[in-house]
Amino acid sequence: MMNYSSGPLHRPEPDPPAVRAQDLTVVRGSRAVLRNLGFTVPRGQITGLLGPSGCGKSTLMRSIVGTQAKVTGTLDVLGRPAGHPSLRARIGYVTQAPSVYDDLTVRQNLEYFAAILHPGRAAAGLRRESVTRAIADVDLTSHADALAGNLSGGQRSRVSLAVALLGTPELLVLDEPTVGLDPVLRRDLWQLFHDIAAERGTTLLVSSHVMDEAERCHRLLLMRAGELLADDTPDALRDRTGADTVEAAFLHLVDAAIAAGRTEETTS
Ligand SMILES: Nc1ncnc2c1ncn2[C@@H]1O[C@H](COP(=O)(O)OP(=O)(O)OP(=O)(O)O)[C@@H](O)[C@H]1O
Repeated sequence: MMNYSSGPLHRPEPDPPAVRAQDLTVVRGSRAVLRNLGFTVPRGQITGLLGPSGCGKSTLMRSIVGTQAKVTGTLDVLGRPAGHPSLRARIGYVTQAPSVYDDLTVRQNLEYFAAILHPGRAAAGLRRESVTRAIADVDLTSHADALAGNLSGGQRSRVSLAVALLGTPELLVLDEPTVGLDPVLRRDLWQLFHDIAAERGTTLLVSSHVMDEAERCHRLLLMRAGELLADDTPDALRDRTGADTVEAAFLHLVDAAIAAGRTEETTS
């Protein structure tokens, strides 16, 4: 008997990219703070979103997780329009300010959010397991019973990250997760990001304004003043610009953009 569910005409559709943006524009106040961005974020990799303070990184992240108003153009996330209710459980988002309850311990914070994700008595075992795993993931097991309010800034950001890891999201959006961390913690956190991508196939979109962190990403989106300067791998960026570091490549691209702007101005 023929099996009509397999064969060359019935190949499964490839997964859509984690993020696909086309002509993406965002207005805040009376100003377009993101202008006509077009890019894709592949799945299962770490994409770094880099650029100077105020260039629009947080606005782009907020658009992707569906919390930003006045977004126009196309913005698809995991194959759905950004902000679609079905995406809520599939995305983890960590904002710049740690969102934890200071009067609860680390474990209680995690238990609180786990109860929202996996409610009901039947899920008690799953909740316990996911809380313990998330605390271990961010290396806070020895602080599990400390009040969040008594932790350092870096430790509190790691509690926020643990909350985002609770639901094993397909896409993890992290807004400047390493700000204020010492070099050892920064290195450990980047190792954790790589483990999460490699072992779970999670896509990570990580913003930073520290250019040396760019070297740790599989791909980069380089931004400046609301525009995308490059969407490439660190190696390709260095090759293309003849620079030794991503930072030098970024500066080269900024100079080229300024020169192109001047040319347009003088020829128009
Ligand atoms: N509520 C607002 N109304 C008008 N403009 C705003 C508003 N919030 C932010 N902006 C502007 O939007 C631009 C992008 O801000 P955004 O926070 O996305 O930048 P960022 O790259 O994440 O910066 P940082 O690294 O400092 O967090 C900035 O120029 C900022 O001044």
